[in-house]
Amino acid sequence: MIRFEALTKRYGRHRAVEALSLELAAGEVVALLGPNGSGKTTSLKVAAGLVLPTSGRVLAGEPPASTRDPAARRVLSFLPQRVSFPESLTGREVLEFYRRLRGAPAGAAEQALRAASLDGAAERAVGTYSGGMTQRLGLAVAALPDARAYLLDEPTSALDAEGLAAFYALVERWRGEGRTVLFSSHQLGDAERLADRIAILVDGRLVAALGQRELADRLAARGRMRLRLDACPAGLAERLAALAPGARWTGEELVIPGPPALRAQALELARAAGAEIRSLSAEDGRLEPLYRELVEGSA
Ligand SMILES: Nc1ncnc2c1ncn2[C@@H]1O[C@H](COP(=O)(O)OP(=O)(O)OP(=O)(O)O)[C@@H](O)[C@H]1O
Repeated sequence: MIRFEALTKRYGRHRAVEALSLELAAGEVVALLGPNGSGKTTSLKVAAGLVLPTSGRVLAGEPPASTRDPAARRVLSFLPQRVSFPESLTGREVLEFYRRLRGAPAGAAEQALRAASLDGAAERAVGTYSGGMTQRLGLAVAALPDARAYLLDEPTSALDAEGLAAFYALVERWRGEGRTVLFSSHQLGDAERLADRIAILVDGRLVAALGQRELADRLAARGRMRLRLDACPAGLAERLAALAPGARWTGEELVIPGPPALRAQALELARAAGAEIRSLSAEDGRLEPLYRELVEGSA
């Protein structure tokens, strides 16, 4: 549905994006992650046809056409990182203006207001909106067109819990309807909650693109099991460390790092050693340390 083909964007001698190749299928939700200045906004703006690439291209639609072509842009909807609207207009008036501009049907503004959970504030002047409400309005505007792909630049940065829930529900609906979503975020929770795939940019380069399966495997491998014991039988910690490097006895519990597949063997060793297991817990690794490692490992 969207294809980045060796996209490079330079500002003077500075390379904002370098040879980015990434393909998003219909109905796929991809989170674009990366530190400040890593090229997320630039990539989204080129995809939206707002910034010209230095080389390479971004294609969208069926049949695929360059997003420099207005026909291709008609299948896209873009939410900029910062939105601002005329302060004296009400939320409904802003939406009505954009509805006509995008040629969306009459009921679309109402539906978008509800989807962004903004219907209670529709008659208020936009100048009285909080930052989060303005972001919800931006999201409502982006949700207006019947687009095949939504490009959203940090859609959740100012949202509270209710706004976040509305955004998650909107993306789930789009996914269910076979629409493609590419969003940038600094909130790893958004990626964990929504993304079929995460793509990480560092200094303009794509350093990782992990699908859900691969991500789940990587996170599971970083998991750990904890066995609470009254006492650790002699030699057990060493035998466990041979099975699962890093396994250790804290004085209260055995901590056994590694993927779930290892846990049955570890339990067997503990039982064979005569350990009295008081309680057992297991957890998967978190995205945050994996993300940091991928970002730092690429430096
Ligand atoms: N119009 C511009 N002129 C010159 N340099 C620019 C311009 N726009 C972006 N850059 C530079 O390109 C690089 C990538 O910027 P970009 O805004 O794409 O990053 P980002 O990943 O979206 O960052 P953030 O997370 O802070 O929003 C940065 O070094 C930035 O300073």
